[in-house]
Amino acid sequence: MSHPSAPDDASQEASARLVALLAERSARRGDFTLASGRRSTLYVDARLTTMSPDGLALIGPTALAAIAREGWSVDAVGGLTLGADPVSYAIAYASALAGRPVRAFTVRKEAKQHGTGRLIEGPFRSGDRVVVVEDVITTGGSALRAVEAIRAAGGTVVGVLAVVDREEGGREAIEGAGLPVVALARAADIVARMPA
Ligand SMILES: O=P(O)(O)OC[C@H]1O[C@H](OP(=O)(O)OP(=O)(O)O)[C@H](O)[C@@H]1O
Ligand SMILES: O=C(O)c1cc(=O)[nH]c(=O)[nH]1
Repeated sequence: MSHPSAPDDASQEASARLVALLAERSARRGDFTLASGRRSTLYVDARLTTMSPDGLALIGPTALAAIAREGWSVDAVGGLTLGADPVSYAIAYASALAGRPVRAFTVRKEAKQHGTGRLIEGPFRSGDRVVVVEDVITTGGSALRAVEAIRAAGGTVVGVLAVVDREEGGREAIEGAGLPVVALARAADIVARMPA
């Protein structure tokens, strides 16, 4: 197994900018029901960051650098729609600019009922080495659902990359399933930067 290298100054600066964007745009206090059915007073609407121009421009290269630091050799990235999608596409775009292309794909929540009938959309290929992408990990259930779909379609999952780890057991669940996890930001750091 490869050992991750330490982030350099540029990566640390990119991470700090990402945390600041997420704190400013995405983090909310209130009463929320989460995908798992859990309740929370914190919600990180990562889409408000991941779908914004500066968010996309920051997340693509930052995630690509994190994948390289982990030593993951990867053909394609993708995860469960919809939160994963802008993150996966930003990584693919950044990879093209960096001259080491990584394809992106989307795992649907249900297979399409017409047309191709696909569960996985985009240029995923059986035999691909894949990093599963998430915008937010809470229980890890959505990431593991994507893992299952990718394996069933002949992919090999090498790890999971999330923009935000809420640090509520999701990392442990995914690692317990035998997969390493890397997160670009932790909920605690985002909360610490939330405007008063
Ligand atoms: O780790 P988990 O407990 O699975 O929770 C995290 C998931 O919850 C959200 O998806 P959600 O299904 O709410 O919505 P989306 O369709 O907007 O991605 C988020 O995008 C993650 O995929
Ligand atoms: O667990 C979730 O559903 C969840 C939590 C969160 O902070 N943000 C989000 O988009 N989903």
